Amino acid sequence: MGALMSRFWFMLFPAKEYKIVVVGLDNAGKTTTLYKLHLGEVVTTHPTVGSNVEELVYKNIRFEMKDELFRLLPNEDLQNAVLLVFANKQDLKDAMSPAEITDALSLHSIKNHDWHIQACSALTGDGLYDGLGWIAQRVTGKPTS
Ligand SMILES: Nc1nc2c(ncn2[C@@H]2O[C@H](COP(=O)(O)OP(=O)(O)OP(=O)(O)O)[C@@H](O)[C@H]2O)c(=O)[nH]1
Ligand SMILES: [Mg+2]
Repeated sequence: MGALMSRFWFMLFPAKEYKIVVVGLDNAGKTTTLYKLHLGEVVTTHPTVGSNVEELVYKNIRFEMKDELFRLLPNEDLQNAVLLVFANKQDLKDAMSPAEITDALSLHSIKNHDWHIQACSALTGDGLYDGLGWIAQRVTGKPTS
């Protein structure tokens, strides 16, 4: 299975090496996603949720992730980076929709990077390869099937 994934990865991103930075709130599903995709050597960061007071957490969530994203994007190492947002946990009925997440993160205000939001479930794997396919198409300029 691992070999199959590696082959798939190579087909998506032939010859050249690309780096992926993964950021997300605690418990968002980053580790689950990476394991599901069998991706090794990916740098994962863990933003700290600033409050452990339940009702504040919900309000802070939008701010925390947006803050993290808008602090990262201007970094010169990420000048040519494309941004894929996984709207994870879509298997849960109360999950925020991609449209709600787009608004919450003000994705439309991002002008200097190509971005895309992908509904997914890291638990079932739904949408994960669609997301990677989008990255592959953007960085290689080739459409993927
Ligand atoms: N229902 C559902 N649960 C998920 C999904 N993805 C992750 N989870 C669950 O969410 C919890 C957190 O997942 P992790 O992958 O550990 O999250 P993380 O972003 O790596 O969390 P930190 O390392 O603490 O920042 C686990 O219990 C996962 O099983 C999903 O798509 N659907
Ligand atoms: Mg993790």
